Amino acid sequence: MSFDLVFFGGTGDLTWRKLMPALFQAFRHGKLPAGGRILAVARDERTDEEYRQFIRERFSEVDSSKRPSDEEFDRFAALLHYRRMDLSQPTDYAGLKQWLDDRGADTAVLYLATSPHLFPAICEQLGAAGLNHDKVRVVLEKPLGHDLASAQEINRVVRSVFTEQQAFRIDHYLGKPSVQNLMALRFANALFEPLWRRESIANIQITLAESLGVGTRGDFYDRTGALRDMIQNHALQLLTMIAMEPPSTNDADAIRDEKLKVLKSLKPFTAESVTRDVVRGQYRAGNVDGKSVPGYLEEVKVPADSRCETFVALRTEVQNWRWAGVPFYLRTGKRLGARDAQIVVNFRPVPHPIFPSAGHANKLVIKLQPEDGLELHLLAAKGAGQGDALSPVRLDLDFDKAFPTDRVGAYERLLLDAIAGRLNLFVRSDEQEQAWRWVEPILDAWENSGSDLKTYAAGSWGPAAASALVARDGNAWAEEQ
Ligand SMILES: NC(=O)C1=CN([C@@H]2O[C@H](COP(=O)(O)OP(=O)(O)OC[C@H]3O[C@@H](n4cnc5c(N)ncnc54)[C@H](OP(=O)(O)O)[C@@H]3O)[C@@H](O)[C@H]2O)C=CC1
Ligand SMILES: O=C1O[C@H](COP(=O)(O)O)[C@@H](O)[C@H](O)[C@H]1O
Repeated sequence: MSFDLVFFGGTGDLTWRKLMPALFQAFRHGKLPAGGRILAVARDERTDEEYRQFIRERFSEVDSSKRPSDEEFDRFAALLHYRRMDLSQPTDYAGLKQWLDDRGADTAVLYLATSPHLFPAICEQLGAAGLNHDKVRVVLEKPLGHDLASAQEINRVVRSVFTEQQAFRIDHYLGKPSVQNLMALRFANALFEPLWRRESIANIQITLAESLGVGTRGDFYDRTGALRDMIQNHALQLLTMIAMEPPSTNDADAIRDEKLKVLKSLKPFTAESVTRDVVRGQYRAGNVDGKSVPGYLEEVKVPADSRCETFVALRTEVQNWRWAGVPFYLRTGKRLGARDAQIVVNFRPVPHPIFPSAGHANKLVIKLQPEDGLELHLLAAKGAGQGDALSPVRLDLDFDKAFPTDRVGAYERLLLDAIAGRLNLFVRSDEQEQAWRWVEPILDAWENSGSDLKTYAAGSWGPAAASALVARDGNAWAEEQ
């Protein structure tokens, strides 16, 4: 199958830091279909050769195990092309169409790796140039909009030009192997499903913690904040996969229908419940990995009086038969104690304990990163005498060790799926809009009331109020248990 993959924003940070290395991995693993061309598009003038050199230099910043040798890069670089184009200029699209038509590949994947404010104009111009025929797929990078209205406007234009089957909305967390394993865990194994409900589960915690700060992206981040950057998309997508009903098939729409139902069942926020159930914070200077780091207000391109949140913790519920009354805690932040993304499913204690103060209840930890695996926490007798307390033990499954040769990174997987036309791991417009609908009352409450922005030291686990939020229900975050 021949394909053309076009990156609008071909010189941008996302393209050289994430997309090109992911494509190179697919190429190295022999997974990239033969007969492909990769075209980068941006506004400055460059030759193909200059662009290849640009990517070669950027690859030196990639993790060493993922860096190509010179010989590998030369073979990969033969696929790379560059074209100058101003995406805001309608006249620039005819040349692109010609470039694609001259070859007539089986599939053209057009990846919008640019600022979302350009998306409507790009889609309209693609339509006007006839670049919306059935061999074309469009990939839309997050964030899709800034709020519900802007997301709806982008989706309106996308739908007026492309069918839903042609629109691939990226949430790169869905491409992480551990997230796909979550689907397998729940729907390919009979073991957990009978327990996956309010009768057996006490609470669920989703933590997406980063030790990095905002780096050089301070201006983007300050317009965005943690709620829009991580909760509206990644954290809510994980929540839907944990809470959804079993889909009737593995088809994209069967899965997305179930995820949408979860989003619609989330307890809506009011101004009052935002004050009670949402904590926002901003990091101050502190220590991360033994190094002192500046506070958010000292970061490059961040206004000195910014009230942008770099941390959010919230409590919600999925209001349906399966989950009624079970707290779902979501938490994300920059400059936290570790880079650690995980979902913790805390089970209820046994109804009638016969062992002396066994203490811990069972817990399943779905580890997304840095490791990718599962931990099942159990209690065992350890050969102790009768009357002795039991010991906590854990079954530890490391997917990198279990499948050493088959691991595929998130962007690699999603790019290959977009080329192959598989939509399962992409987000449908109604899901995305429902997620915005749910977070908007939080944004409104913050704007209207200017409610408390707490601070936390870089390298900590966020403001104390986040621990109090969970402690109110008699629970604790995983690292406090
Ligand atoms: N960087 C990341 O890790 C992530 C980024 N994203 C999202 O991806 C998008 C891109 O981010 P990022 O790569 O960081 O941004 P950059 O600012 O680094 O890159 C933007 C790219 O778009 C090009 N561009 C801008 N305007 C035009 C235009 N009118 N015509 C043609 N090309 C244009 C720029 O090239 P030039 O100016 O030379 O024309 C450049 O190649 C953003 O929406 C971001 O939020 C999402 C997840 C992660
Ligand atoms: O989408 C985003 O994700 C990254 C975190 O991704 P990860 O795969 O490294 O966990 C985050 O740093 C960035 O701010 C956000 O836009």
